[in-house]
Amino acid sequence: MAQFNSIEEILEKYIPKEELQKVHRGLYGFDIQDPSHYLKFDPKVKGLADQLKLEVKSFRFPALAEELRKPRIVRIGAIQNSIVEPTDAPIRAQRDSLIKKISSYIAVAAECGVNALCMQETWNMPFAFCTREKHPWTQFAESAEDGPTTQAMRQLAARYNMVIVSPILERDESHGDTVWNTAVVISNTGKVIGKTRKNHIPRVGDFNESTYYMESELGHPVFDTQFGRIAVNICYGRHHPQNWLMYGVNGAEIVFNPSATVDSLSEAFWPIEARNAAIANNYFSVAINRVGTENFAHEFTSGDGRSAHHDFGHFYGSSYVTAPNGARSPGLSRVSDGLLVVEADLNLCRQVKDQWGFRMTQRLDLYAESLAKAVKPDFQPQIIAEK
Ligand SMILES: NC(=O)NCCC(=O)O
Repeated sequence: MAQFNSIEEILEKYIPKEELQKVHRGLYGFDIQDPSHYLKFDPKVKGLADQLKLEVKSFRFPALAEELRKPRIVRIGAIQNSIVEPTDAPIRAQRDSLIKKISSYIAVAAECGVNALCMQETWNMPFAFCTREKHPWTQFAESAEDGPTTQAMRQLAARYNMVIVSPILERDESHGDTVWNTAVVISNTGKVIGKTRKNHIPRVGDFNESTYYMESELGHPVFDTQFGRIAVNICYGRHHPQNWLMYGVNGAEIVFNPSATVDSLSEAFWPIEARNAAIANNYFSVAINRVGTENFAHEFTSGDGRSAHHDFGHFYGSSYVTAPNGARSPGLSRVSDGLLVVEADLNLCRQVKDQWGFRMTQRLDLYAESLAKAVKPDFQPQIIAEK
């Protein structure tokens, strides 16, 4: 199928203006053409973005003014990107070209006033796990604490006073050189606050990631930053509501979902899962997907009868943010690099909790008890048949 830029663009092209407002309200929870939902940036931003061929989109989620709490306004940034060098270029050239490109995007994010930013899953390398080859891809794995990517991101975080969440392939030298799929959370002071790892590893399509790394043993950490309590649900973890739930239980206000997923597999789920998580758990969710098509020198098979091929399919971008009340921003492009900047008042999390009472009515005790029974070897599903 020929690629198209975005669903928003198609809707705008074919739906009459007066009907479009209704469609947008139904789909996004807002009239997304209302100019009050967009941020005004210095004209410098457009110049920089044009130069870099970077799509920059913004959105603003309003919240109520409270009498006893000051607004907690933060600007959340999401970057989606294609690779720079071909996948058979030297590893260092591939990685460093991506660090250079993303550093220039982070400079634009800084101009847009972004306070907390996240990139896509394993942003500094091609998504090579489809190949099942260890060599050369595991060479991209690096220390989460002081590898070259983390060092570069630490400098930028301090320079721009920005929390940066950097999802990478981690090499854990202290534990037998183990490889992990990790997100490093870097404070706006430039210090590494900590790291979190992918909890659920896909075994679907060409996502052969279980060949490379295991499920996280770090639980569901939430990082208390100057710009809100942040958690990271890495890619395939978004299919597991209990994963999203636990970040909420631990107090997250913003949950990033750095991803790499292709149109033939998951595009129908994409607008639903992170959005639903924001609604169910009363936090902001930030879904970020890789963009572009990546080709690999050695062909690989998918175990589905198709002949061997050299690419994974199209990573369809479409990154977006959902507010705790279910309203969502328009998405970034399906085909080009982009930066989404969303202004949010974190007070909205509590306001929606109070309005809907989802946390209060959650019945965690009921599910803790039921699940404790369900994981026992002698468990029998509670099915009642007609007698
Ligand atoms: N990277 C990753 O976990 N992808 C799995 C496919 C999907 O979740 O859509």
